[in-house]
Amino acid sequence: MTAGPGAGDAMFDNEDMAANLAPEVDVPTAGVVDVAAIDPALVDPEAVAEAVAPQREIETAEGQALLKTEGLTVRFGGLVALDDVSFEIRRGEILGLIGPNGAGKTTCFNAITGVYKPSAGRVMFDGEPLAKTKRNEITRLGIARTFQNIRLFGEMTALENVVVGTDARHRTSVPGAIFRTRRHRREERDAVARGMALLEFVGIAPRAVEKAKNLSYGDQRRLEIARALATEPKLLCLDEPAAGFNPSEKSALMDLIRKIRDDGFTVLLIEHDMRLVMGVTDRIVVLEFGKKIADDLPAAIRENPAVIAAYLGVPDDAIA
Ligand SMILES: Nc1ncnc2c1ncn2[C@@H]1O[C@H](COP(=O)(O)OP(=O)(O)OP(=O)(O)O)[C@@H](O)[C@H]1O
Repeated sequence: MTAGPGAGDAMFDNEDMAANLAPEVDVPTAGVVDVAAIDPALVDPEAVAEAVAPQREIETAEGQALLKTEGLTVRFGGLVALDDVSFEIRRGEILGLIGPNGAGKTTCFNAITGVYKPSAGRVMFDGEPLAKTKRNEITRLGIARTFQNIRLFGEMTALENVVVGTDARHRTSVPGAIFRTRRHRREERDAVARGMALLEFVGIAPRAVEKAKNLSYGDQRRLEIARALATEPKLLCLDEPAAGFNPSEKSALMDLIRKIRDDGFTVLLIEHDMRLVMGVTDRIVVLEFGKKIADDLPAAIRENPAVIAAYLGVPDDAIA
């Protein structure tokens, strides 16, 4: 565990950080796309924001609960990984979910995104219980996530990776796709235009035609976020998005997460880097040994003795 004093240093070191680093690639690039030549509208941030979140006026009813966990419990055999955890994620906020290693953050994330079925309790999303909802249905309901370990289609271009995400929203039938009906062609055109807007939104549009595997590690993380946003989620869940980032990449990521929230999305963020969590979240839920030990504004979490104690080994002034 390191507690470096430099700006942007992780206070709580992520042990997986090094393992997550993609090797530097040394391959010929596909070149840089002139974004303005593809679509002049993409140079206007407002037009990009409109394309990325067309429903934002409708979806954003700030402050109301979008997702609620009620007594959420997940057991693995005799181990209670998540123990009677209740909290809510309010529309339009960035909620941080933190806790020491093994606290149950990923388990909570997985229960919310349909990977695990709760042993007890439930998850309410947009007023409906998620209990019997399959994973692909969860995407359709409006929950998207990124993973601790990047999962992209490496041989596909950045744009193709994002268009795959928009496919989740397509309504064309299989025969429509086979016979390339007018509706299908229009949907394809729209998906490409929206894909470019999403790449521009996360800051990697000039790399649109590059294979995902040839993008830098930071750009791959941005691409993952763009792909998740392509499903038009009401809730975007980010699982350690800053793992392996240097301080300037972290600061750029904080700007991007705020931009995502400001564009009308609700964000759940699991992140080990306390400086990032404190700097970007609106509210924080803290887990320890599967139980919720705090649920408060970042400034109050910073001072909370139970939270400080949970992170034993980190002096109080390191949290401040
Ligand atoms: N599939 C599983 N089978 C058995 N035990 C599991 C499983 N997944 C997690 N656990 C255990 O549940 C507890 C909570 O783990 P979890 O990964 O949710 O914690 P975390 O807060 O995300 O930790 P980290 O910060 O290290 O990623 C740990 O004791 C872990 O070993």
